[in-house]
Amino acid sequence: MTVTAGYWRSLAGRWRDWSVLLACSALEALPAFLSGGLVQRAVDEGFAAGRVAVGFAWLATFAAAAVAGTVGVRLVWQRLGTIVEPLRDTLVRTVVQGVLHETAPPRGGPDAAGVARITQHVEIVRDATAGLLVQARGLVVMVVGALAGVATVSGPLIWLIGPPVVVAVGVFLCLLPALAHRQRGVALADEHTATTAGAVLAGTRDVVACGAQNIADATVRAAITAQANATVRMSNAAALRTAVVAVGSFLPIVLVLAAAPGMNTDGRLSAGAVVGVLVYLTGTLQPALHGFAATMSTVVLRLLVTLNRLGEAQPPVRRNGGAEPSDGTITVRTLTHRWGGHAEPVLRDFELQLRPGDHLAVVGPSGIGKSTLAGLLTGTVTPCQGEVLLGGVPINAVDPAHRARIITFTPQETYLFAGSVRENLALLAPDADDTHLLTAAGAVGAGGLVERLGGLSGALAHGGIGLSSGERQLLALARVYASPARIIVLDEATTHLDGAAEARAERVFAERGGILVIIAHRLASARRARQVLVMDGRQALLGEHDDLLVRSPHYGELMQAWTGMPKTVAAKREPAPGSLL
Ligand SMILES: Nc1ncnc2c1ncn2[C@@H]1O[C@H](COP(=O)(O)OP(=O)(O)OP(=O)(O)O)[C@@H](O)[C@H]1O
Repeated sequence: MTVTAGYWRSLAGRWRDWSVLLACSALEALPAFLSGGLVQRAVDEGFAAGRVAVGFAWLATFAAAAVAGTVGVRLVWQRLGTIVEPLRDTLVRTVVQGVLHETAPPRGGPDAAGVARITQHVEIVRDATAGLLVQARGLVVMVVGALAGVATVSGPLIWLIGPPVVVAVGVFLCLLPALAHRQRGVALADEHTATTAGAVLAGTRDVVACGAQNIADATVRAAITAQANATVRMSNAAALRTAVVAVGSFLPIVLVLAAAPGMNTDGRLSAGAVVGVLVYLTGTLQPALHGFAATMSTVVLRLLVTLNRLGEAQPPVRRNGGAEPSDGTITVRTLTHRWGGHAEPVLRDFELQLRPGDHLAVVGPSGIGKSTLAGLLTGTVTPCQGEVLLGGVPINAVDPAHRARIITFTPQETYLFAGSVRENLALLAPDADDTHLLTAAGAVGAGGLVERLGGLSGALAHGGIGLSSGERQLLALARVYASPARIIVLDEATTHLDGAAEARAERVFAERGGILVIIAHRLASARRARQVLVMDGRQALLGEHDDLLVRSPHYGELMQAWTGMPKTVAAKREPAPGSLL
């Protein structure tokens, strides 16, 4: 059930309460209906006729009607709770059920800010509905009561009062869409500021680590400026609304005062009737019109905009969620990628399939496209043509937060921030306990280093200053090992380790399960891998080490250059077009 449907269903289901509310409203409207008529009698039959006691008697009747009206108001407020409170319960149930049933828990815990925002929206809807029931309903009964009262005092005056009121209300209603648009702009700007400021606050450590203070400052500043502009636009629209309502509510008074002397001369309009009509106009109609304008442009607009926003917030997973991969395989189909329209493709008609348990080393000269391939496999680079599927679905269609739990990509440059060793190691596994983190550190060969740093509570400086490049890489590897990711791409992430340390790290990652892709800077990595992808700019060739020595002249040359061993490749043999699966 959508939020809007739940809203209307909850309101419609309480017809018994509505009937009682209508009866209470009639009592509330009694003073509005009687006011002018009773004042007319007090003047014409009492004070103007020299019968002061009669005049006061009519005014006392008016007072009694006013008291009856307040009883009506009291009863209305009592009925309100029976309609509005179940409404809130229904809305909360609808929204929370939608969120719980359809949202996977986001990385880093529940979206507390989002939940708080939804709760706030529901409160606004409840308050706005209550306000609407009090004001709009009261307004309608007041206007109907006052106009009926005017008709009892002087029928013809309806023709002086009705048209300006109708025109003002009509113009005002025509302005409403623009008002709603601006109100929505204010609500969106409001949320944008909260989201932006919240994200910057939550990411302060990363902002400082990356030296992005100026960018963060400019981002929040831009959001605040946009919010201020939206508020000013809303205020301008509200000012126009006030002008329209002022004309509509004052014009009838002016017309009645202008017409009264002539009607009085004809003997059709007594002094008491004029005073009575003015009581209707100033005591009931004018405040009712102002109330109408205020209600429509604040309460109703707020209600519509908030209901709309609530509908968008439920369920959040539909907007942000994306597709669900069926398994942990990566499939690359007819992929071509070039950086720039006229540039030579880095990859052309490339095909690849990786299944859990696969261990792939990617080799090739510098600048050939190995990191680009890593970006394409992890979904951080979108291919120009072809597709990369994760568990059968396009990798970019997978919710980024979910994707980040499945795939971990580590570049050559290590990211370490000022904080404890624990915080740094748990970056990709926020829920991991100390044992898990220490096991991960030990597995990749960083156990001794962590011990030297003072254990998991030891402090790390920003950027890992004070550690060697190799030590920084060991901590980065421990962080990746501790993560829940089943697909790991290491892009020259072991360049600063010695050969033995690199071999150990690669071995434990291969034994960890899932898919391991190593962008290799030493060809020893290729010898350890189950499969090797050789990139030479023209085509990418996939195979096992021994097989490639025979089939790929380029791979043979790379190996020869690295080991100095004799070239075993049959140079005349042409490799098959494209790459192999
Ligand atoms: N974001 C980018 N925008 C434009 N061109 C890029 C971008 N990233 C890479 N390239 C270009 O694509 C080509 C392949 O670069 P890539 O970094 O993938 O190669 P590589 O094999 O990983 O190199 P290395 O071994 O030196 O890291 C290079 O010519 C590079 O200049």
